[in-house]
Amino acid sequence: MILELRNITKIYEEDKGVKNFNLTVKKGEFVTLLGPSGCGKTTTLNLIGGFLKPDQGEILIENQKISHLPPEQRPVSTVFQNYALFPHMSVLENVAYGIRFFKKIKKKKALEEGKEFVRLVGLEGYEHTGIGTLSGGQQQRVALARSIATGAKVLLLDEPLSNLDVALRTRLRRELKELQRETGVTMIFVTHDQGEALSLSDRIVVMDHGTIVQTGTPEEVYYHPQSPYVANFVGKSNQFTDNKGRAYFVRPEDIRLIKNTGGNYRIQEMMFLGHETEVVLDDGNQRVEVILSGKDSRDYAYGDRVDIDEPKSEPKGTEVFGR
Ligand SMILES: Nc1ncnc2c1ncn2[C@@H]1O[C@H](COP(=O)(O)OP(=O)(O)OP(=O)(O)O)[C@@H](O)[C@H]1O
Repeated sequence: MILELRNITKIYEEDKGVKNFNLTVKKGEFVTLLGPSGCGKTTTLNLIGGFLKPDQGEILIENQKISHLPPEQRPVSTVFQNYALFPHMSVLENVAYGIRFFKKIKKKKALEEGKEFVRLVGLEGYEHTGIGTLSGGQQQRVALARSIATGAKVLLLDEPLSNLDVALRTRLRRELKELQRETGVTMIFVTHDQGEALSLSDRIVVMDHGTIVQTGTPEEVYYHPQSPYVANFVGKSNQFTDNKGRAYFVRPEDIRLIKNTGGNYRIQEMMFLGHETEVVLDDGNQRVEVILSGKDSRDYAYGDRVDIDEPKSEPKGTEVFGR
């Protein structure tokens, strides 16, 4: 186990903060803390990074307690949202700076050691390039190289993609995943974006009001949410009631439409997105969200009357999904 958080609590005023947080992270794992604004993601990262002290609990790295250590003595490194690179320095100088700062060695030696990390992130040949001329993806690589070069065993990433436009964000997301696979470095990533969490993570920790509400692989969290909160925060879902009065949830993409001029539902909205179409139905009592493939959606139009076919698997407990 590379990182362990044992029953960590940090409460600010008005009972806000993080409560009884337990998490173990394996070496090389990509773990995402996912939740809405204010649920305690940044607080958790700051506790691991040493910028905050827990009221109670222990943080361990490779079985060593680190809660008493200041940030610079912890084998973790934070990658900031804007990467915090030095614009007047070259790629290699930026990476070497991290090494010098943490290992307290001479500049020449740090520059020599830095080359290996520049290579590691696939920027060989860019050693002497200025930061300003690099693409967003390359800058992300430099920031990660600088963090890894410090000898950090765990990288902490606080919404590093959140200030970017959609296209760049998607590209950098892919790059980050690739880089993590190549380097095998352990990452704790914070986001409120479920798409980011689902696509990047080995494991997702879903948070609400300072507590963990579910931990699992992206597939587990998506297909087996353990509460309506998770069902609605990670992806969308429709709530139905079975004939025994129990609630169950079905994902919009698991519902099929059946054309029927006397059908119970009317199509109230259709939003064509190319590869898929988001459809909203209404039967006078309830809105139901459905996702059709772009192809299937050609058979339907705004105002059509339809019935729905949703998976009627046997409900277990109170919440059940169609798969
Ligand atoms: N220094 C502080 N003093 C008092 N309350 C704080 C402090 N820092 C955070 N909080 C509160 O603690 C809760 C958790 O904050 P935190 O920043 O960890 O959440 P978050 O999930 O990272 O949110 P965001 O995505 O908006 O950054 C919030 O309700 C916040 O208002």
